[in-house]
Amino acid sequence: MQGNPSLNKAVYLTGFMGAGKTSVGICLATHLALPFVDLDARIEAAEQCSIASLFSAHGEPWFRALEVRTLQALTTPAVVALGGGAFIQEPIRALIASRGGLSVFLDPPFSVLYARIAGDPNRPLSRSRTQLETLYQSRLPVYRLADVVWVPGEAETPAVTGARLAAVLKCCVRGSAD
Ligand SMILES: Nc1ncnc2c1ncn2[C@@H]1O[C@H](COP(=O)(O)OP(=O)(O)O)[C@@H](O)[C@H]1O
Ligand SMILES: O=C(O)C1=C[C@@H](OP(=O)(O)O)[C@@H](O)[C@H](O)C1
Ligand SMILES: [Mg+2]
Repeated sequence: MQGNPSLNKAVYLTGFMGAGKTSVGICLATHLALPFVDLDARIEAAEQCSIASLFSAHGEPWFRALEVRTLQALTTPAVVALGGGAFIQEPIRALIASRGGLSVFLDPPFSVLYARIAGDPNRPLSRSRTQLETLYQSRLPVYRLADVVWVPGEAETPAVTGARLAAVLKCCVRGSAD
């Protein structure tokens, strides 16, 4: 099948912390010829404050409401790397669906996620392995509501994951540009 040069829809990457939403998203956007937006980075720039500091200053419910407002304000089609908890919120899933966006769940195994995020002070929800695995398991059924579930190959770089995912999306997504 001939690949299309681009998609005519926004792509929203979801998945747990460390799944590669940010690093794969940058590469994916290049291949899809779309701008890249990282929702956390957008929030940090607007608030002039780190995500970790926003969590400690205002609490998680405040941050979740800000995620919704920030995504609502983002109207240009793009590859959007969501934060790991954003897609768990029903209003965010509804917003993506109402825009005809394509949600993609990046789904490496928990052991890989944990190795990437363990001890990272920039992720305020980083706690013990047991606590993180409990949170991961509780979110899995919601991540699986995404339109596409993508399991990156073992030992793949973000660039390779982004290129492979882009090729499949360009070929297989209905509504792609000709
Ligand atoms: N194949 C891969 N895919 C995604 N991330 C990878 C991969 N290999 C190594 N990494 C590293 O794992 C981390 C993933 O973090 P990030 O992209 O910030 O994930 P997320 O935004 O989902 O939390 C980065 O440091 C990245 O360089
Ligand atoms: O899983 C979560 O609830 C969070 C994930 C983080 O994003 P990443 O998934 O990009 O680390 C960030 O939005 C915030 O720390 C909360
Ligand atoms: Mg990220």
